[in-house]
Amino acid sequence: MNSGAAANLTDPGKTKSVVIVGGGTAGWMTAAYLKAAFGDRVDVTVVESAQIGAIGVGEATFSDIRHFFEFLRLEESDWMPACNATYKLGVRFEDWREPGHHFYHPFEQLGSVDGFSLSDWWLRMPQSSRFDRDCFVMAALCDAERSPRYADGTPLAQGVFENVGDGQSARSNIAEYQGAQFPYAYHFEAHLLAKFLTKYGTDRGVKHITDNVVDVALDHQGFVSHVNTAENGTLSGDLYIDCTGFRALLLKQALGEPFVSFQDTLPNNSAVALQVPMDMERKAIRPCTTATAQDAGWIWTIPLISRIGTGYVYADEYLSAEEAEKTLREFVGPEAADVQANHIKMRIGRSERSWVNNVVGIGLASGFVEPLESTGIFFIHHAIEQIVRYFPGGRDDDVRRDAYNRSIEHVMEGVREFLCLHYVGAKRADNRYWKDTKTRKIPDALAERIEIWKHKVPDSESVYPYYHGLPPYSYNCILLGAGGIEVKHSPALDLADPTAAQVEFDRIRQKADKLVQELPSQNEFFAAMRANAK
Ligand SMILES: Cc1cc2nc3c(=O)[nH]c(=O)nc-3n(C[C@H](O)[C@H](O)[C@H](O)COP(=O)(O)OP(=O)(O)OC[C@H]3O[C@@H](n4cnc5c(N)ncnc54)[C@H](O)[C@@H]3O)c2cc1C
Ligand SMILES: N[C@H](Cc1c[nH]c2cc(Cl)ccc12)C(=O)O
Repeated sequence: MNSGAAANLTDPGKTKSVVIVGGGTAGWMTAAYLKAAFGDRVDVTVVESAQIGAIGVGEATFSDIRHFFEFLRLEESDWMPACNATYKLGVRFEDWREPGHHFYHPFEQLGSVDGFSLSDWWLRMPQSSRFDRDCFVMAALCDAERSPRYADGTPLAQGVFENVGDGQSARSNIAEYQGAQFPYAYHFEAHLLAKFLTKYGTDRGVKHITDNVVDVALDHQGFVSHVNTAENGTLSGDLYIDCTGFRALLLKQALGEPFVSFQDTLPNNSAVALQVPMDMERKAIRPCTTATAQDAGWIWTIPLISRIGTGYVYADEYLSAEEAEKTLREFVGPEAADVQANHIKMRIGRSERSWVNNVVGIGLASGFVEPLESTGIFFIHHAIEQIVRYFPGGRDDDVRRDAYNRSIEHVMEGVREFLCLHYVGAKRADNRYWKDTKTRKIPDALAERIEIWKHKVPDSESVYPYYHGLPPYSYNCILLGAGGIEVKHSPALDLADPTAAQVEFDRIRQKADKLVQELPSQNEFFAAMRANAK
């Protein structure tokens, strides 16, 4: 245990001590990363409650998560089997435009021809009614349920894999990475990742205490001096990381930092989740997260090894918890009959500042938006990279604190805009919930951007201007996939020669056809992995 309140951050030669309160995905990702970054030069303690459970519903990620594992020098074969992980090539949106329609937000950069985005060309000369199929190879791979790796483990070539770490070379991170779009992300069980990282962290010296923090003590400057546990006395450190989930025990409860609610623009504030056992030898493991629109929100379907993570995200203003659970059970079918439902109230928005005095909130304690684009673990990963970058030197760290807080605010506000686009941009308007999505307040800047996008598809000049994880092509996918906002092509394209664009559309179709033939299904891929492991 790390006791004594000595603040040694200004003393360069000394070990810095970090107390992480909360041992969910955020707590253990942070602990593991700090050890990978600073080794024995930082003293890390994680205290987690045995009584207060962590969130774990079967999560989907951004492709950027590979930088996290690379930083920890972990290969897929080290962690994927332990976390029931599968591959994700994108998000499949079902019924957002109209019943029976689907489109993808894939991990694939949108091409350009003669200086115009392929989406602009597509508006001028659509090859079919499917923007995603015409412009991205990945859409066909998702429809055909292909794996991003060949049966022998070779990855789908995208010109980016050569940058994947060899285990020794310099490690990359999200903000620095400027390469091509990585072609896949993962689905996994976040609580299993936390468990995996518990071993990773404790093997590298993280102190692990299972106990409840019952009190947070502040000094005369409003800095945390120590926390009291029920059975292990006091814990103190130079820096406290609040990973206590929606409770935000340190940041909100002890320091009273205000919360900026996003509820006015993103009303979905509840979820009911099921973990459904599934014989994946008989059921296809779709290589994408599915978000199926419902009467008062949407249902996620996340295929894992031997189970499906599913849940209904809804606004309690429109639907009761009982109705949501009933709809979800009907949606899943008899496999869910014996599975207990997990009802979750979600705090949607962000802490006004995530770093206050010597407390940094990471994970749900800092902020959260509904999981429509799988941003929760991305927020954690981004925050961890930023806290390492702006790691405090002492108490007079206002410049670093402000820079950190700005970057967290930008990520959350940018993602808020992106999510709002899904609702205001969905053609669906068949009941009160979906009608309200067309008249509800959206951020002013987004409203202005949408006016621009009606005449010029989103590009780096017209999307949210600060780093928030999402590239301009992602906005094109939602705008042209969800179909509720009419977008016109650039008039210049009526004058331009379309030959090169046609060649590009043909190339995409041919490449998609070839890969669908060559690549195994996810089921075949994981069966081969299992056979090789024996
Ligand atoms: C419905 C839903 C769906 C989601 N889907 C996705 C997704 O698809 N993709 C994605 O990236 N993210 C998703 N997320 C978010 C993701 O699950 C979380 O970001 C992630 O699990 C991190 O949670 P956390 O560690 O911040 O908090 P929690 O998991 O809530 O952990 C809190 C920890 O704090 C501890 N604790 C609390 N109080 C005390 C105390 N007094 N003393 C000691 N310990 C304490 C608890 O024991 C626990 O260990 C989803 C979240 C929800 C709610
Ligand atoms: N940083 C990006 C964000 C991104 C790019 N394409 C997608 C698709 C989906 Cl479904 C989620 C996020 C992104 C990354 O993860 O590579």
